[in-house]
Amino acid sequence: MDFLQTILEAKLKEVADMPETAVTRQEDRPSLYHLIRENPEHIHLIAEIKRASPSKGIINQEVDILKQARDYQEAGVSAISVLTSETYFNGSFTDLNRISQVVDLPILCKDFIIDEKQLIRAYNAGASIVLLIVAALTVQKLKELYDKARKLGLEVLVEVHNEKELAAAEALGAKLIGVNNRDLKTFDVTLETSVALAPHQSETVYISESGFRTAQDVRKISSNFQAILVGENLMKATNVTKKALELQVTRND
Ligand SMILES: O=C(O)c1ccccc1NCC(=O)[C@H](O)[C@H](O)COP(=O)(O)O
Repeated sequence: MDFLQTILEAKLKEVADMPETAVTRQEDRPSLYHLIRENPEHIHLIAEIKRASPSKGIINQEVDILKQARDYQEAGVSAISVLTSETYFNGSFTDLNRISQVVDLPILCKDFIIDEKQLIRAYNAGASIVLLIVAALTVQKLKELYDKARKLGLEVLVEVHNEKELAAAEALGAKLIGVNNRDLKTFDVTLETSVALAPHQSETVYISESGFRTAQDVRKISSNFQAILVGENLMKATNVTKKALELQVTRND
């Protein structure tokens, strides 16, 4: 069984045990879509809180997540991504909630979402964006969860890995589309995935995810993408602020 199937089975059990929750949160966060559209002069950075991963094991288990989130905000990142999956990533909704109390930025709940209960949990914990992975959902389920998330007032980052999934995300009318450079089966990461897809719809914000280490990497995708999502490299950086500043490449650099 491949990784996606394994984690989706785990999520099915997790969701079955998750109590139904009412929507309790009211507060608003800025829109990532508008923030990026209104500031086209540089590549935007979505900086991730990532203690561990299936491909790398422990990345930074000792991290002070609140300091890391504040450092990201001070470095001018456009959003913070929080992995909430305990399995493989050592994340949690508690992490998300604690971070939401110390930063004003848009916050992405990065999880394997298959059910509305997870959307409400993410929203109540303080997320303003949720991730929906095309490869993890049927077309019908993707649309159902997309519509429910939008009704809650959440932005949705629709994640794709290839042309077919990109077409599905665009057909859905997704405003934020992420191209993940990591193959979910092999865990191989190549920026060529983003380069080859070269997405170009004018009203859409395209975000290239995974595998960025240097400003030079960012320049490889900067003609078709408005933002990048970075985890490991920021979590391992000796100077987080410096690394975050380096990755926010100006378009004319
Ligand atoms: O990071 C993994 O090993 C991983 C494996 C399987 C599914 C998802 C995975 N990561 C989630 C992400 O999408 C990344 O955390 C995110 O794009 C940042 O990637 P990176 O900068 O390479 O840490």
